[in-house]
Amino acid sequence: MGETGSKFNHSRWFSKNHRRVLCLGLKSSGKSAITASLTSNFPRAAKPLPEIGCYKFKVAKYTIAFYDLKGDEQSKFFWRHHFEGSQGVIFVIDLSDMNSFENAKQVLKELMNDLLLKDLPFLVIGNKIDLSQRYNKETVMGMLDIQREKEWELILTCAISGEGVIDGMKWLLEKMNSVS
Ligand SMILES: Nc1nc2c(ncn2[C@@H]2O[C@H](COP(=O)(O)OP(=O)(O)OP(=O)(O)O)[C@@H](O)[C@H]2O)c(=O)[nH]1
Ligand SMILES: [Mg+2]
Repeated sequence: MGETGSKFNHSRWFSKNHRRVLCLGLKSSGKSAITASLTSNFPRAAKPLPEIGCYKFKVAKYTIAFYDLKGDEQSKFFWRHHFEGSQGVIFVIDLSDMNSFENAKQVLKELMNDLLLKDLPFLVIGNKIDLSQRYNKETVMGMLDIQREKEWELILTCAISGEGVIDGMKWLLEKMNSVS
């Protein structure tokens, strides 16, 4: 008999040093720029498959399978197909576009409550701080107004210069290690 549904045993397919991370967020928030910053800073662990948004790189002894998914309405519909087996979530918000902020907040809230993601650590990235210098961590925390028992963190980044990106990834890796 094959394994079905949520009983699928991922540990059979992924070694204990593999971590699977979802990178989600609205269109143009900077997910691919963050992915580029990470893949240029960490050694590649396999050839990327950009057509499915999958990149593999190594951080210390861990191989990260990093899913940079598109954020347009049509693509968002398929995010769920990638949820199962993931161990950490990055959610990117464009801080230079306040018109999309409430929508981003709503999408983030839904993801944090999703049955398949609700126990995972979330790294919320407030991106494009080079274009939005009036926001600091405290103000963005207040604007997000997130009540969550499970681990989450906010980090402000500029994906173009790489500021904050590695620190964020290291935080997420540490939290994934403590729950897996
Ligand atoms: N100034 C500035 N521009 C950024 C930053 N991050 C991303 N961008 C730009 O924002 C645009 C969108 O970035 P992407 O990384 O393609 O956005 P995305 O979230 O992958 O978008 P989709 O894949 O379409 O959902 C590009 O022109 C990037 O160069 C940043 O920190 N600062
Ligand atoms: Mg992209």
